[in-house]
Amino acid sequence: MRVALCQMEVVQGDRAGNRSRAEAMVRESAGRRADVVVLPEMWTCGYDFAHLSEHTEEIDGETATLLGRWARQYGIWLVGGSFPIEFADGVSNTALTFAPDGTLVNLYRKIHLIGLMDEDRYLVPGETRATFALGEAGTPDSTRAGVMICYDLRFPELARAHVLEGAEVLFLPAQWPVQRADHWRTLLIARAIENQAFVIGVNIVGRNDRDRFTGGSLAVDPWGRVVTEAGTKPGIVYADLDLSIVADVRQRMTVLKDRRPKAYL
Ligand SMILES: NC(=O)CCC(=O)C(=O)O
Repeated sequence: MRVALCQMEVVQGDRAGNRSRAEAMVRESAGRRADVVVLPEMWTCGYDFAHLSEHTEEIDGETATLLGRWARQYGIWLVGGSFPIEFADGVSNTALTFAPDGTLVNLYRKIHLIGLMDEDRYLVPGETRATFALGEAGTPDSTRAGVMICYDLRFPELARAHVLEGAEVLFLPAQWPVQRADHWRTLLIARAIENQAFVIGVNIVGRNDRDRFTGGSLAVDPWGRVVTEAGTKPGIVYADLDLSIVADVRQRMTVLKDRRPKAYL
């Protein structure tokens, strides 16, 4: 499975520019035969909370429609990063994933909001998560996957919940600032090792009023080895995942089986 990590430049508030940068990356990824294309967190507008209402969309709005169309047009799985979507209880930082026929297969509202970046002042958190099948369910090449968003990475319970539901690949769109870049890399590798899963973190490049972002998108295998790592500039890096490694690692070291949840939950 070839995964394209689209480390795009996100310019705060520049919806048209961000959209054309995302589209160019999706097109290029498909041209390079990616099966799965991953966009970063809040890629439509950045953390432009001062103008949040201008950037907030309906669940079937412009960006959702566009993502579904790109998935269908290019025949790719599209983990469409995240953007602000309005729900009955408020606006959430929301990630949508589409199958190659353009069907929406997963909707995830970011559960953990980062106060350090004011998310909790403007957004409402999600309360649920679910895994989904990458590939047709029931076929031998079907793989379960889960999506988390940025700050969620600091909460190992969420990744573990996905994995206990069968996830072998975890996707993490992000806008993770440079001053905590060492946490980013360490935590992505830790989540991969402890869950014996592939972890794909896709960050942005750019800046906003407060923070600077320097990429470092990373794909890690279930043994904690780096499969691919982006530098500090915008660009796409590709990770060719050998999914059979997941079962091998889990069989060789039976971490998931050896859990003693009654002792610590
Ligand atoms: N956008 C985010 O959730 C940033 C998370 C972050 O910077 C951190 O956890 O540190």
